[in-house]
Amino acid sequence: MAHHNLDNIDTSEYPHINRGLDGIVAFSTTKSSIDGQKGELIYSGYNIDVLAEKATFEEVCFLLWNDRLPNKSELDELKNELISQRNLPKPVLEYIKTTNKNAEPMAVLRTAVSMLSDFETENSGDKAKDSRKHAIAMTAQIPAIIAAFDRSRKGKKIVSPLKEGSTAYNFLYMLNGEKPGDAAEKTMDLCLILHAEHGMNASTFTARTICATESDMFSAVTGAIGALKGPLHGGANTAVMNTLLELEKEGDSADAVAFTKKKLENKEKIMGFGHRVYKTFDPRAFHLRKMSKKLSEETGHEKLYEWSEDMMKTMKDEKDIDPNVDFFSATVYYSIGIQPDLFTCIFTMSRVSGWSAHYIEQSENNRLVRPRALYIGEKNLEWTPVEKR
Ligand SMILES: CC(=O)SCCNC(=O)CCNC(=O)[C@H](O)C(C)(C)COP(=O)(O)OP(=O)(O)OC[C@H]1O[C@@H](n2cnc3c(N)ncnc32)[C@H](O)[C@@H]1OP(=O)(O)O
Ligand SMILES: O=C([O-])CC(=O)C(=O)O
Repeated sequence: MAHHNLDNIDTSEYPHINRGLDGIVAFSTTKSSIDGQKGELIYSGYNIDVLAEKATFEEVCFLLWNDRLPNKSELDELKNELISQRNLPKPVLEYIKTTNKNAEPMAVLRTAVSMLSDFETENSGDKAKDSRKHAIAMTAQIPAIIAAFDRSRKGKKIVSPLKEGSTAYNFLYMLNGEKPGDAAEKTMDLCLILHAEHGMNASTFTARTICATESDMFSAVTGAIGALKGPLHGGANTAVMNTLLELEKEGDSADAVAFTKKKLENKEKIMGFGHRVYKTFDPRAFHLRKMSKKLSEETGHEKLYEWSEDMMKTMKDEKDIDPNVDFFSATVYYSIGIQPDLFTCIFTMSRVSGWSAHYIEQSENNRLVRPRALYIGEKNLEWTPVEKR
């Protein structure tokens, strides 16, 4: 709903007008809990700090899809299934190779994920079983799409997926054409864990809304990718990096405090700050900040980290607004050599686990999602023939 003056409009028919559905509960879930005052995030019972320290991304996928941790043989089975699903169908690879090299990676990812459904036609008829199969297929193939497009647009040979290794390890291998070290794999894996699930954010809401029409999981994930792409949501990580690179262009005279204040004076939003639910530090940003500091020092990007800290302090002093997950993830990805326009794709690689978990949950207890819009236009106008308008 646009910001209209409602003084002369009869709203009696609409008892629950709420711009942006702020605070509205539309679903129940066992997937995650967010305490926006405390800055607490829990995935299916486990605090994000515990998962960040102890889990792997594959364990988090199992947790979100089953509401419990896997035992050793269940985890091995899931890892093997993910490995077996990594190869892309030929027409999807052909599309990636032949599409416009200047296309936005998120747009290519959205189209390619949509195409994947054409090759998943052998359904068992058992919705739960098929949903699990589709969740695994997308989680395995999204990294392959991202890596293939990035290499193809740079004129490099597309690298076939490995028949071993974690999602994080295989993605870095397919992207860079060489096997990553332990530290790089761990960094990527931790990023995947931290981005996997986050309640009724805009993209997950989109996925559940699509699911609620009894449409398929590929449609739900395709729609969710479209929602995540926007700069007010997942697209903010790319926007954060562009802001830092804008600052870098100022050379030795760069002053992140003055830069931030000027943007605020001009009523510009500072990307990577603010959140609908968190009114304190995003718990995921604690981990990403630590990683950003370490990696920036190791890779000679100290200045980017220092500027990030300056921006953070300025936002706190001027607006009392804290960073969200997208702020420090930008410098983490940049420091491990990932190009800024791929950042939101990396987010997608992880969040597909949460979207598919919510799809499964919604299909188990479904009701169509259908809110109302307040009509603020005119009614019963006289019809004027076209030649008289
Ligand atoms: C993975 C994720 O999706 S995390 C979010 C990623 N998005 C971003 O980082 C983009 C920047 N942030 C924002 O645009 C917002 O904070 C959002 C979209 C995340 C949340 O939006 P809302 O819940 O609607 O908050 P809203 O826009 O009402 O903000 C409240 C106030 O804080 C201000 N504010 C919020 N975020 C920012 C920001 N990043 N920079 C400057 N001011 C901000 C708003 O201007 C508003 O001020 P006002 O009351 O004086 O008008
Ligand atoms: O919860 C939100 O609105 C946005 C967010 O942080 C996420 O999706 O991870």
